[in-house]
Amino acid sequence: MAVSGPVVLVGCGRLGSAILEGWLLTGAVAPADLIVLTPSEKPASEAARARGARINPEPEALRDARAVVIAVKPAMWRTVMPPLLPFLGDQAVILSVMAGVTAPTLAEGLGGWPIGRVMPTTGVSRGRGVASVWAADPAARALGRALFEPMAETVDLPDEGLMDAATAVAGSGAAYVYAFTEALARGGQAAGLDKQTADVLARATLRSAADSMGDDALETLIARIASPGGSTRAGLDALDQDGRLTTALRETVAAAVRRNREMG
Ligand SMILES: NC(=O)C1=CN([C@@H]2O[C@H](COP(=O)(O)OP(=O)(O)OC[C@H]3O[C@@H](n4cnc5c(N)ncnc54)[C@H](OP(=O)(O)O)[C@@H]3O)[C@@H](O)[C@H]2O)C=CC1
Ligand SMILES: O=C(O)[C@@H]1CCC=N1
Repeated sequence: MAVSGPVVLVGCGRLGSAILEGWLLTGAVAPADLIVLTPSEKPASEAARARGARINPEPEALRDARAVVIAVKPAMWRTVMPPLLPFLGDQAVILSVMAGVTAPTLAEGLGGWPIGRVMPTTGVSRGRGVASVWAADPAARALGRALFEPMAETVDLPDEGLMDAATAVAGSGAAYVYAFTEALARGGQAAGLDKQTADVLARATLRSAADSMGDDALETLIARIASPGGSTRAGLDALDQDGRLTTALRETVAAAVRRNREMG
């Protein structure tokens, strides 16, 4: 069921556009309830306008807003949000999808509205994203879930401190998977494949692996492919020789967590 009442999206960049496309695709928000604030028109905002959304209306239109989703860069919210606040009513909930910026920091800059945080992936644009949700206020948490569940596999975080880790794993994770795909292709090239063939094989393999993943244990999935004493086992042993894959990913996530904290 669509969230009732106007929903304001502040920022229509890479993630904001993906969120808007996801809402239009899934009907999580009725187009007539969508208000988008964006300095420049984007394909997603034009598509939303064509379906009945209001793009950059007069600020009085924010008066009945049920939710305000902040999707600007972490360095921008302190200048973007204050001019909007005098127009928000008491019923509004503020949801931030910004990496790193904590709820206490937002509350200090924004005042008394309930605040929630959601960390989505851009896969929401096709209704197949991932989203981590946290809010101290139960109504803000419920609204965060209602807005993102239709287009994302959604997890509730028990405390805000985990948001940086969730961001490092899920918000950033697709980029790591793409980096892995690139490295797999270069491995194929080093073994004799031409670049184009190696790229096609690596990409298609990642797509196929994602499609086949389901909910089985990851060890089970690996065991289905890696016959004892076979070539996959030999490859896996090299991949995690002396725990280097495990170490690399632990350090990858830790570095992203650190950066999220710095940005907040
Ligand atoms: N990209 C991703 O995969 C993810 C991003 N995030 C978070 O999402 C947020 C946005 O990131 P991303 O979409 O990548 O960044 P982008 O730079 O693509 O988008 C930011 C948008 O903010 C807009 N903006 C600037 N000033 C205003 C204003 N006054 N009013 C309304 N909008 C404004 C810009 O508009 P214009 O284009 O017209 O200049 C721009 O499109 C960040 O805080 C990031 O941490 C979280 C998870 C995943
Ligand atoms: O890289 C970033 O800062 C954001 C956070 C998660 C994905 N993109």
